[in-house]
Amino acid sequence: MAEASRILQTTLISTFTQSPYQKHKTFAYPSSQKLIKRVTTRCLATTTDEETKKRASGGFENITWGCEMDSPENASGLQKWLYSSGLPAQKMGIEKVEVGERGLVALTNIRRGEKLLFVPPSLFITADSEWSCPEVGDILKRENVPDWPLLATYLISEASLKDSSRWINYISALPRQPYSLLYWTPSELDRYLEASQIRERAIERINGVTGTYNDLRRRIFSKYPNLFPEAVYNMETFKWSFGILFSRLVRLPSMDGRVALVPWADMLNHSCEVETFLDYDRSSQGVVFTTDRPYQPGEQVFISYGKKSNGDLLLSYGFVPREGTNPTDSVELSFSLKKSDKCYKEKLEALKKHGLSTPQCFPLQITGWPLELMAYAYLAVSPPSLNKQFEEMAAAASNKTKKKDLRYPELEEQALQYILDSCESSISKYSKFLQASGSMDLDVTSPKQLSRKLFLKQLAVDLSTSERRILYRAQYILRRRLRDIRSGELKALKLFDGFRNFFKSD
Ligand SMILES: C[S@@+](CC[C@H](N)C(=O)[O-])C[C@H]1O[C@@H](n2cnc3c(N)ncnc32)[C@H](O)[C@@H]1O
Repeated sequence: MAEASRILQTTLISTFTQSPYQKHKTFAYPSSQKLIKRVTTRCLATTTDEETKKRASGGFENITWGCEMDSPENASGLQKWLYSSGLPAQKMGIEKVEVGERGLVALTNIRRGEKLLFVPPSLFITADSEWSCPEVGDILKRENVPDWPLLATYLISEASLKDSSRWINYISALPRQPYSLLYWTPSELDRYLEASQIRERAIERINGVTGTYNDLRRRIFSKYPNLFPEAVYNMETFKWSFGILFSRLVRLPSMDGRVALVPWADMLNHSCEVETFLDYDRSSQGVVFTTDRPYQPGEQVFISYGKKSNGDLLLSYGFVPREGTNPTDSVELSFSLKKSDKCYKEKLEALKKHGLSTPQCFPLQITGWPLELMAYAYLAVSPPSLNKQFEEMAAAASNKTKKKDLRYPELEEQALQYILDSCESSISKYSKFLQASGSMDLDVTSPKQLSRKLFLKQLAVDLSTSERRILYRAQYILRRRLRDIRSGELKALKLFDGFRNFFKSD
């Protein structure tokens, strides 16, 4: 969980733009159609009459897997199955909890520094897991489908096989609708996240998932319709499986960064106040974490999903931590070059050369802003006479150079004012949204819709409040620095005038 979004950036997003299958454009069709017939009968043997009917009518949007997060039966079924499948005795049990609906709770006293879990590799789902329908897995592997789309397809394949899959108990205990932003409609994103850059990130991610699904469908699923019926492999089911991956996949540093779904371990909820991560432990040969505090029986045990901002947590996991509790919170702020800038073209070229653009986002934290942002601001406010420095400024604004701490005292005031302007314009967007949210018409037609909209609105209000808080802090620091610079200039001016008058009176 700790690194899910980064992994997606590196292994999945790239596949949307430069197709992952380019190297293997020509499909190795099975030599005989008979093979497809044989495997189809076997792989879809467990499909129910109801599903067959649904498929025939094209009504596949109703297929759902998993359960409501507050359903205790599925969780206890999972626990029983895990114990019978090699999970050693645990000091924690799955229970309903205040934070995260279901979570792992201490059953006995747990000491600080104790290793817990010990989930053996036979219970992980990885890109190498055995497929209950091996023919489906073989096709995906032959086409070199990367880990994320492969795992998303694996989950769907196993879920569709129901009792014939060894993962039935795990899948039945997964949330029916993971709480990630993948499930927000475009109008919900526009309405509730209008002030935050997370809206753009969510749109990018949704487009990424849609692109991956379309790519798989075009290159693989449409060529083997019997193995990949659209009733099972469709946009809705991919949204579900990617939602599960975003909120539960773990990167295991001690297994060369391999990604895995780790049943049981993925019942642990996140706390910004703990600093302990899941990893593979060679000595015990299982996934563990080491507690960084003691727990008493009945207390919920937490891990960290990584040093993420509230926006990142909302994006992948669908929750926002309580205000002020996330020390690694940050807000993305967008900066642009002025189109009216005489050197617009030259500056843009310098930025492009270093992989940057206009607008460009930088993260602000409660403790300050990155040196790269200051370099970008210097570039944005530089006069034409400094054109020889554009290159150096753009390089420092990217994170590709060691020399980041540029000093241009003559530009400092303008650069700080430039950052302050962007900060204040963003604050006013947040304030407008937060003010309007009190009287927002939710436009609903049923109680279920109402509770969903209220839930989303609350998440958006929490996110906007925490992001605006960081911006207020930045605004305060910027205003103070500008005041100091200006009062320093004023003092120097007064001193100069004093000298002038002194010499005059002579
Ligand atoms: C890896 S799962 C953890 C187990 C999950 N609670 C369950 O019942 O399946 C991650 C999901 O748990 C929930 N979650 C985790 N930490 C949370 C927190 N601090 N506050 C609210 N929800 C949390 C979110 O729904 C998130 O998508």
